Amino acid sequence: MYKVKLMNKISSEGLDYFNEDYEYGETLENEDAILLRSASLHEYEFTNNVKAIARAGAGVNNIPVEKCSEKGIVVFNTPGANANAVKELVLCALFLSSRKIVESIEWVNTLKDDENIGKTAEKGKSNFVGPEIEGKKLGVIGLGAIGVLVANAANKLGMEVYGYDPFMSVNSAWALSKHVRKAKDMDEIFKTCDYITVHVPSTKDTKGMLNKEKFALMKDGARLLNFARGDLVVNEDLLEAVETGKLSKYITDFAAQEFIGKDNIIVLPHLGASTPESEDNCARMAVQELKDFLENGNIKNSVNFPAVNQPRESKVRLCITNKNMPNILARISKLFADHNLNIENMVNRSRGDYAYTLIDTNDDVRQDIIERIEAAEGIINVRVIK
Ligand SMILES: NC(=O)C1=CN([C@@H]2O[C@H](COP(=O)(O)OP(=O)(O)OC[C@H]3O[C@@H](n4cnc5c(N)ncnc54)[C@H](O)[C@@H]3O)[C@@H](O)[C@H]2O)C=CC1
Ligand SMILES: O=C(O)C(=O)COP(=O)(O)O
Repeated sequence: MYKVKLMNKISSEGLDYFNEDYEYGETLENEDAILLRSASLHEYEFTNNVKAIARAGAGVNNIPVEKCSEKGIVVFNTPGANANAVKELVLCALFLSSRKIVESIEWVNTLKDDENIGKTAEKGKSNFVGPEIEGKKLGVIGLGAIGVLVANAANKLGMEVYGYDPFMSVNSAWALSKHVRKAKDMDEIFKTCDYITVHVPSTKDTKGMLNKEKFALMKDGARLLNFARGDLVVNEDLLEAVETGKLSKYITDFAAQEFIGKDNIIVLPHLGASTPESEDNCARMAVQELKDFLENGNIKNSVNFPAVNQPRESKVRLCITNKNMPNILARISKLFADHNLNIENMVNRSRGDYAYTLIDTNDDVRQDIIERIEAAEGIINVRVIK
């Protein structure tokens, strides 16, 4: 029986994949795996029984990934599963940033007792004029699952789109419209574009990347959308840029006290992925990743361990997380040979400082041999699946 601890509400479309071999819930203890959305695990005490974490979503900045790697905990996310939901909200935000839609709605609501509301509305509408997006320049920083969809859709809406992503994947490159222009660096986006939208993860390199110096490069009255993470922006600098009119609008999916009630700042409550379609997609993908890992040791869409998939053809499978260092495989193979155990299949892949090994055998591997493998230098943990 596998125990899966839920730390957020997860769509039943995914949870339904858990069969009678699984128990899941928010209160269970000594879990084998954790399934969550945005709940923070930074203060969480992981027991030695935790083998995997699945983030039903994209961003993993709520998870102490390095600490998990050190403990041999495989962290998964669900690439692209909520990208369309975010794209649609970003398109909405493009219009909200351009036309004074929110402000005008708020104003009309103040006319509740106005007997000549029709006339007053007509008279007041000139206060809410805003430009069309067609023909304007949009800069997309980060061309991953979301950025590509946003860039392509904005292009179809008649915008002149510039993209910047020095680490773009081959899949993203294939998916990106040929009409999207390649900015030579991020500053070109800041200097050139009327609208800027960021779609990068929050990492030590991207935190605070939208700051005073960058705002100074922007066109007067530029519009900035942030549906990626709040900490990409230095809030104090942002407030100054909005107050001076450098930015004519900031729309963000990440609430901060200092933004509340400020003119020309629109804050949404992290709604990007909150559609039934996206919640279902993420849950299905996350649960399938967890199940294949727990039941077969296969890894797909991990952010800290390599992708490994080996069909199950033997009685016993050893799943080994280890440091990426020389001689580990040789030592494991020798232990097998010394005990007359035959390896049927073996796969080893590395990723940065860590590696993952699957060893299949039809022989019974005694507990003392497992313990000797576990004790070897560089081995983090060993799991036996029968
Ligand atoms: N508002 C919401 O509800 C949601 C927010 N997000 C946020 O959006 C981010 C992006 O999501 P996806 O597009 O699905 O992820 P993704 O991993 O497909 O794309 C991220 C892209 O950013 C690029 N990148 C990384 N560092 C960069 C840098 N310094 N400069 C330029 N590009 C850089 C990567 O090369 C990659 O192509 C997530 O990490 C998450 O923080 C994601 C989903 C929902
Ligand atoms: O997938 C992401 O990175 C998100 O930000 C979505 O977060 P959520 O699952 O809606 O709490």
